[in-house]
Amino acid sequence: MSFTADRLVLFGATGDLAQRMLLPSLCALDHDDLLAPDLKIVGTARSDLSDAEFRDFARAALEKFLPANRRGGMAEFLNRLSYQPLDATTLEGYEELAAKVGEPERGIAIFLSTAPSLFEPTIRGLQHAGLDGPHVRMCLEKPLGVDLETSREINDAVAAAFPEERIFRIDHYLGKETVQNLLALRFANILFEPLWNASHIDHVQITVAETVGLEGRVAFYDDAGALRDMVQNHMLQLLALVAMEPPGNFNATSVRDEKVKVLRALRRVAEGETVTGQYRAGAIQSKAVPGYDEELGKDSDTETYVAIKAHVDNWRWKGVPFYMRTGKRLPERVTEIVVQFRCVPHSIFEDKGARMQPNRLVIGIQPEENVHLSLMAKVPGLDREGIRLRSVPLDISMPDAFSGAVRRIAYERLLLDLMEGDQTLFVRRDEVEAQWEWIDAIRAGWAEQGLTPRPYSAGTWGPSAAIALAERDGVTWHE
Ligand SMILES: NC(=O)C1=CN([C@@H]2O[C@H](COP(=O)(O)OP(=O)(O)OC[C@H]3O[C@@H](n4cnc5c(N)ncnc54)[C@H](OP(=O)(O)O)[C@@H]3O)[C@@H](O)[C@H]2O)C=CC1
Ligand SMILES: O=C1O[C@H](COP(=O)(O)O)[C@@H](O)[C@H](O)[C@H]1O
Repeated sequence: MSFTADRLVLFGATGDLAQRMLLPSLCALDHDDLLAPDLKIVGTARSDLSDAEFRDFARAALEKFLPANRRGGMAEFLNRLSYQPLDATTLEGYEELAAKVGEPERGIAIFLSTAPSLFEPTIRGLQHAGLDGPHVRMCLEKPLGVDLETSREINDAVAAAFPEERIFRIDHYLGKETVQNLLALRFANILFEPLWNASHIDHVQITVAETVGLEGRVAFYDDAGALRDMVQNHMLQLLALVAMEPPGNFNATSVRDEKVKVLRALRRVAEGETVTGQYRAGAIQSKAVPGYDEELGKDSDTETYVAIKAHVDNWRWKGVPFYMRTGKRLPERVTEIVVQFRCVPHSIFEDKGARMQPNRLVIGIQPEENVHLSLMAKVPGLDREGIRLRSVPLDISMPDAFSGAVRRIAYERLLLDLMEGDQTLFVRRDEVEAQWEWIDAIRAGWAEQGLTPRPYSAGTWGPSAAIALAERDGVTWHE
C-alpha cells in the first residue's frame, strides 16, 4: 500500500542511535523541507520523560550531533515531537502510545531502534493496541539475530503481524551515497559492464577499516565480533552490489532479487580462507590506545578483525576471489572497493621494454567519496631506446564533481524511504537469511578448528597472516 506516513513512532528514542543518527537525520530532512508537513514523531522508551523533557533531550542531541548549518528550523522540528514512556516488555503503556499517535491521515512508520530481544514483545504490544493494521510499516535496526536460527525467530515474530512488503530492515550502508553510486557506476555507464566478469577481472577487494575501538558497546560487541557485526550485513551487501547481475529496473523487487542470487551463490569458505585478529595496545595517529582486553576489562576470544577470501560460484565470477577485511583500531578509517582488472592479453610494447600494469578501479566510500581509475599512459619523451609507460589516475572526487551537494547522514535517505514506502534500499528476509547461512558456516568452521584470533597492534593493518592470505595468491591489499 503506497502512502507517505504522517506518523513516525521511534522506539529506543533515548538511545545512542537515536541521539547520534535518527533525530539528527530527521531534523536535517525537515531543514530541507523533505518531511511531510503534517508528520508527527512520537518517541518512546522506558525513561519517564514528559513531551517537554523529550524535546529538551532531542535539542541537546541535535546541538551535539548535527552541524549548525543543517538545523535551521529546529524549533519547528521539535514541535513535531512528543513522547510516551513505556516498557516494551509489558502490555502496559501501548494503549497510551496509540492514543498519543492518534488517527493518522495516511499511515504510520514504526522504527525499532532497540535490542532485537525487544522486537517480539514490542510487536505483541503493538498488536494489542491496534498499531499493526495495513496502514503501519515496521522498520528494524540490526542486528537481526546472532545466527540463522535466531534471525528466523525474529523474522517469524515480525511476519506474524506484518507482511514482508511492510517490513523495512535497515543496513545503513545502503543509505550511503557512494554505495548507491556503485549502482550508477555499474549500470549507467556502458564502459564497465562488458568487462565486469571473470574474463577481465582478476580479483575484488572490499575493505572496511575503522580506527575506533569498542566505543562503550562492550556487551554487544563482545558477543558479536567483527564477522557478525560487519561482514554479515554491510560487507556482504557491498559484495552483492558489486557482483550482482544488472537488475531489470531500480525497484525493490528487481534489485533484491539480483542481490539474493549472489548471496546464495557464495561458496562455503574453506579452512585457511579466513584470518581473525584481536587488537593489542598500540598507537593510532600517534595516540596511544589500550588493547581490546583492557577496554573490555576481561580476557576475550572475540575477533576485532577478520579477513576472508570469498568466492561467488556462478559463470560471471568463476575463479575471481573477493578478498574482504574489516577491523577495529586499524591505522585509518577507510571503506573502499577495489576492482583489479587483468593485464592486457598481449603487450605490443614488450619488445620496447615497457612494463605494463593492469587497470584498477577504486571506489572510495568513506571518508573520501571518490572513484579512481588507473590507466596506462605513455610517459612523455622521445624515448629513443624504448618506450616508457606509467599508470596514471583518472580521478573523480564526488564532492568536487557535485559541489554544493549536501553530505547527508545515511539514515536520512533510509528514513525518507521508510516514510514513503520504498523498500529498494532495505534488506529482504531471504537476503538476511542467506547472509546468516554463509556466516554460520564460517563460525562452525572456526569452532571445529579451535581457531582463536591472532594478536595485532592497534594502528597496524591487522595480523600478518591476513597479508599472507592475499599474498599467497600474488595479491597485495590496497593501501
Ligand atoms: N548505536 C549505534 O551506533 C548502533 C546501534 N545499532 C543497534 O540499534 C539498537 C539500539 O542501539 P543504541 O541506541 O545504541 O542502544 P542504547 O542502549 O543506547 O539504547 C537502547 C534504547 O532502548 C530503550 N530501551 C531499553 N530497554 C527497553 C525496554 N524494556 N522498553 C522500552 N525501551 C527500552 C532505551 O531507553 P530506556 O533505557 O529509557 O528504556 C534506549 O532508548 C541496538 O540493537 C543496537 O545494536 C545498530 C547499529 C549502530
Ligand atoms: O553497524 C555498525 O557500523 C559501524 C560502522 O559504521 P560506519 O557508517 O561508521 O562505517 C561500526 O562501528 C559498528 O561496530 C557496527 O555495529
